[in-house]
Amino acid sequence: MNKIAPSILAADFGQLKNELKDVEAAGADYIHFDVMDGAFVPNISFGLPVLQSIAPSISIPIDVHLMIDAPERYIDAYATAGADIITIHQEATNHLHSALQQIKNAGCKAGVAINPATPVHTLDAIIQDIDLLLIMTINPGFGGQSLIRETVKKIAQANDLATRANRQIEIEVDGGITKETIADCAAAGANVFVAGSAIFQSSDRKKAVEELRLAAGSK
Ligand SMILES: O=C(CO)[C@H](O)[C@H](O)COP(=O)(O)O
Ligand SMILES: [Fe+2]
Repeated sequence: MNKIAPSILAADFGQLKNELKDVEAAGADYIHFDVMDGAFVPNISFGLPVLQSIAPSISIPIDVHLMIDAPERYIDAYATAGADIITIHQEATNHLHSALQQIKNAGCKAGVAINPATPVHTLDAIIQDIDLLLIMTINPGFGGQSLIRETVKKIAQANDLATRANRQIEIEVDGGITKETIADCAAAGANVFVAGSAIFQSSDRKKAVEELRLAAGSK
């Protein structure tokens, strides 16, 4: 089944708990929590104290997207703070295999994200250890960017990789997902759709989530 994951990077931080309640009530499937360190990406967002503060009031899974160098330093702390899924970047660690085991040992689902310039085949040897594969459809670091069209074919390649390995994984897309771009991503095989601006910039979040779901099609 398709899942919609609002990225709270686009929320009003002064009203964060209300914003979260609003998107949960709107039918969101995951809360997407973007952590940026100002090194792996040229922006700093928020981190552990914010997750610790909001996690107790969220009843849907929290999908933590770590855009940080050497994420293995923080995996256990994010798991303890309330993450359900932890996604790390292939480009950010020299020890992807052991970092994925660390995520699972901490009781979370293990995700790997790849930037637009990183080929899907770099994950050939690790696909058995991945629960979620995140295809970045923008260069990470900022919300509100336009989807890079060339990344859509990587969704289909990710789907092929999972099928060949006989793995039922989630294929997530992140960046520039709108009711105009979501259908092509769904057709290529994505089933988790992160959307920041498309949901939080709408005054009617329920309508925004429903429109995305509808445009993605039934699956
Ligand atoms: O990881 C991200 C940025 O690096 C965010 O999840 C992404 O920007 C979502 O925002 P939008 O839907 O506005 O593009
Ligand atoms: Fe993200």
